Amino acid sequence: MSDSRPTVSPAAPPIDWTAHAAVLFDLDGVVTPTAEVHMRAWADMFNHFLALPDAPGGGDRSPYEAGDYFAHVDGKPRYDGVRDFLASRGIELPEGEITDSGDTLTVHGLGNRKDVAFNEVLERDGVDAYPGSVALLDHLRDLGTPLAVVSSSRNAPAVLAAAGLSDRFVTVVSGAVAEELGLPGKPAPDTFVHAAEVLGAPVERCVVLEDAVSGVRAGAAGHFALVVGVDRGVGADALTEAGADVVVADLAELVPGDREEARDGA
Ligand SMILES: O=P(O)(O)OC[C@H]1O[C@@H](O)[C@H](O)[C@@H](O)[C@@H]1O
Repeated sequence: MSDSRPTVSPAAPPIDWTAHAAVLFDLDGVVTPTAEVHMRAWADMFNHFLALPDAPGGGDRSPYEAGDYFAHVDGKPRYDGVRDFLASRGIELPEGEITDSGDTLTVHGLGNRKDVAFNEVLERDGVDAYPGSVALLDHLRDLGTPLAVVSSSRNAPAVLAAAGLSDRFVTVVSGAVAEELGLPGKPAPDTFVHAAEVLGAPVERCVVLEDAVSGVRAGAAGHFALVVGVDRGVGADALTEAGADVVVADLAELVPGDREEARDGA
């Protein structure tokens, strides 16, 4: 994907990473550009469903838009995203079974249809991490800071492997891990708190990096040292209102060397 150096804003606030015990990364939209793949897969699936003649459930069947993703789906576990979007339209569908096929008009069936679409793109296109995120991962590796991925996605391990970054993280708290442990998903803070425990770091010494309103809310609710909002389209105001202490457009803004080089080049 990218060729060039990451975008750097010398105006971004400096973070003294040595002052923090651990860093907890959301994945889609923070480390990898896969939030866009999720977004497109959700839009295709919901618009297919909303346009079906005689579909059950009633409610408002007008087309699904990007605003619906950010407001109801972004950052949440798969079936919570389906439920919350349907509820926003007043559409009622049965839960169904986790094994429902994508042609079954249930909460699980719709979620599974979207998952098939997501994995088709993942297999076809692969994943290249954001260069600015890799730069920050490199910096933190040099410092020896323990890192975790905390993602609502059940596909998190596959996305990390596709990006060649599995070995950078001590632990990956994915949607599947959260379910196994009975942890509520974002915006609840529990998955982030669990990751901090695994890393042996008190929450007040951990940094959370998130691009979704639901994820920033989770970080704010967990009383972490710092919640960094990464604005990939949600908007800086929405991230700040959700509880972000600082908002950046790219993680390169948080890498000391890149900040200096950006200033030198200015
Ligand atoms: O369906 P999956 O892969 O388990 O992902 C669940 C959610 O994971 C989050 O990381 C994404 O921001 C959401 O867009 C996605 O819906």
